[in-house]
Amino acid sequence: MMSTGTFQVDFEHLIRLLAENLYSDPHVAIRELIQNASDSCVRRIAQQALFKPAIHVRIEPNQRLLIVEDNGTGMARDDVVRYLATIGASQTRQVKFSTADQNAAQMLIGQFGIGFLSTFVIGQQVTVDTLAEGSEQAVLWRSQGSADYSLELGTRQTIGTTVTIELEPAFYNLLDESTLRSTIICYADFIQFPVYLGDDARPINRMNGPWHLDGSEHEYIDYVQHRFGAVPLAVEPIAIKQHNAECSGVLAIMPSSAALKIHPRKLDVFQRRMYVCEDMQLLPAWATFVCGIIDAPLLELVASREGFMIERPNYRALREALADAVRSFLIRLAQREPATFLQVVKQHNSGIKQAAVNDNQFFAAVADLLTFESDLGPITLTRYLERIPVRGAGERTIFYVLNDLPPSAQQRAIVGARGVPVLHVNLIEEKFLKKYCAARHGVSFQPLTAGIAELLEAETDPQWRKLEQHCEQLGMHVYAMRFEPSNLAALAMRASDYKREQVVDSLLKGSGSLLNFVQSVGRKRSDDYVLCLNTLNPLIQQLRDGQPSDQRWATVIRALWGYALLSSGIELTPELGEAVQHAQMSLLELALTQG
Ligand SMILES: Nc1ncnc2c1ncn2[C@@H]1O[C@H](COP(=O)(O)OP(=O)(O)OP(=O)(O)O)[C@@H](O)[C@H]1O
Repeated sequence: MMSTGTFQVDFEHLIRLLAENLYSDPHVAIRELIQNASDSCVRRIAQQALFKPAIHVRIEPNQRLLIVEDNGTGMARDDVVRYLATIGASQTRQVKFSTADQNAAQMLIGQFGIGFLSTFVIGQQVTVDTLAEGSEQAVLWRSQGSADYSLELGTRQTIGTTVTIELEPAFYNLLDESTLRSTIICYADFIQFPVYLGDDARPINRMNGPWHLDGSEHEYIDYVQHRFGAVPLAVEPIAIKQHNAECSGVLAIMPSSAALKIHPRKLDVFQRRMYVCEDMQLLPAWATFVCGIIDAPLLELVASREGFMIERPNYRALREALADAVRSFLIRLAQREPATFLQVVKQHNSGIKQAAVNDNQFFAAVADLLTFESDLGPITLTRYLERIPVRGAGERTIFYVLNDLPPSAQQRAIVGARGVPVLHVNLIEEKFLKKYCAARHGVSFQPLTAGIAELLEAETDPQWRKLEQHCEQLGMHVYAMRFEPSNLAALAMRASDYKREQVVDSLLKGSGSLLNFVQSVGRKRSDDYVLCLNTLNPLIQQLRDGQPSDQRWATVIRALWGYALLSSGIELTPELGEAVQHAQMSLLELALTQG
């Protein structure tokens, strides 16, 4: 036998559940109340063009009351029951889709018919005193968020609605005027009707952003400062109107000061003039230093109005359109406002370079404009390339050191003697160099530690091979090389710093044994070093014909090896340290015995 049943609802529990789980931020109740007030003013304007809308927010600290009052349409008794007291019913939605007045339809915000529930997140009792046009008597609706509500005669004498919330103790902070003020400004700054707080004679909302009024650049700057608390370095008004992507607003670049409370990347998104949320995902991930304030009418809201449905085509379309807008903003700055762009680069150096690494168009526009720290101070890559020697068939190498890996005194001396400036880069800049070199024929980049081999020349005179072999007998890997400055007698390099092919390429001509060496160290531990003796150095020239059996010769060669290791800036293993110390001591002993 079949039977049917009806869901039983624990109404009070359901309301609390809905209210508390739908809204993550209790302050949204203020937004919902102002939004309802605004919608009712829009509906009244549609009927009575000359009426002057106003919304008042007040607090009664002693009675712990928060009051929002409007002079909009108000509600007749039937409306209260049918819309306010029916979860999911929305007169606003009905009007929005039925009115012939397109302007009014555009301005109406409510659609889900659940926003009023949020008042039960912050209130233990809510009363609505409302008088509608044509009603003789106001209606007073009262609810404690349970299944029952009461309806009685209200006291309102003028058309409109007064919502009074008896606050839960947890939300007494809303009785603090400045908290309330900033909450209203955050959500409702662009609501186009005046919102008055307490006895203020002036509205606390600006009612319009510069994009609503076709504002000047100064007005955009002023608004960004008002909202984000600091003067932006640059602003760009945006007005996107595409098939399924629309938005108006402003993009901005804020100073990077640590004292600034806001994150340099922030996007405040409004819809129909009401703030919805901060949504960084709408900005391209590479634009880490770009902020914005936008109104995006086509994005689809989630029911709590705390975010958008990100899988929808409109969301994706707007994200793409915004990426284009950010790109043109940055390119315009770089090309048309060099002084401002310089400021931006100074303050967001890594951010700009990261943007360029990630975005080809932006890269192409700024690759030759951006400066890098170098031994010569800030320098563009174009200037750098002009300064460095050209090898072979027009090849040039950009030498750089990573910030945390400073070059040794030896390496500096060698590049200095060749007049080659060294760039000081971070990891992002290293990626930038990679991209830069990939796009330019004959230009390569080398970290100084590994690339120094390119500046040494293998010694071709066979006499030097003998020196190398003699050193080999002492257990040292030594190569006779020619390099400036000539007063630098010896140079120690970590074998693993070499890229084998490059070393082989540049040195093979002069020293076949180097190839063997490189191949052998490739299999050894990373603390294998090669000692390069400078054949231009008079002391080394003196040592050329020595024999390992000559005690003095061997001591000097070992001491040179120790000296080269010490000044190479390499962190020595305990064993190496000991060997170096021993070599130095032997030299001193030798000096004393000779004396
Ligand atoms: N201040 C007000 N003046 C006149 N009518 C109101 C007022 N506040 C609420 N209402 C009525 O109650 C209905 C329900 O309000 P509620 O805030 O729950 O949803 P909504 O604003 O319609 O939609 P949403 O959930 O998207 O905000 C409104 O559509 C409107 O008809």
